[in-house]
Amino acid sequence: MSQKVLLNSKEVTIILHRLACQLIEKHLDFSDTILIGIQPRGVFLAERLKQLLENEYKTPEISLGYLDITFFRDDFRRTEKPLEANKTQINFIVENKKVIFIDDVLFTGRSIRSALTAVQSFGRPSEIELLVLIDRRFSRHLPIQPDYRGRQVDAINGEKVIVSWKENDGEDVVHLVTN
Ligand SMILES: O=P(O)(O)OC[C@H]1O[C@H](OP(=O)(O)OP(=O)(O)O)[C@H](O)[C@@H]1O
Ligand SMILES: O=c1cc[nH]c(=O)[nH]1
Repeated sequence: MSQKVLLNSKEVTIILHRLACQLIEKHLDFSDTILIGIQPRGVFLAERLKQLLENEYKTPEISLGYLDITFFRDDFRRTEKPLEANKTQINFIVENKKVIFIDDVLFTGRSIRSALTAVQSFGRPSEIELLVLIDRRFSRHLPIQPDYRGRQVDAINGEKVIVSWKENDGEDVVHLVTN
């Protein structure tokens, strides 16, 4: 196995600031907007962006929820080992709100397809956008694209992009791992 650094900590920080500014450009004071981190790894990115927006860019407090998609995946019945769900926590009204899904990597698009189904239980948002740190190009199985992306990456089958976060993994870094 070999691994190459795609983004180091400084680059991740710069990208997070850019994404925060792009969100402000569109959503201004976030009064009608809520962030939803896709469990498990989208939550780290969503929490970072919320902190950055509120602490550095002085937005009002932004609503943030977590959405688990485990049992909404189209392949969940194919898995042999028992599945473990993560927490879904959406403590506010989604009806007529602008929702921004946040995830670390966009690959086939199947996770986001599942999230689109899962969020329906919480109401009908006025719109849903997608923000990802890494957009793997030429890999989609579904017509799903990000509205905000940190970095577009070309990776081939057999390679995997791994996003690590300081609070969970000790360092902010994005690797391309080859088996
Ligand atoms: O566009 P897709 O093909 O759905 O891939 C994107 C998903 O892949 C990763 O999760 P993964 O499926 O590896 O699950 P995990 O984070 O629970 O390990 C990542 O965190 C995204 O949610
Ligand atoms: O490269 C990939 C593909 C899917 N999910 C990831 O986290 N990385």
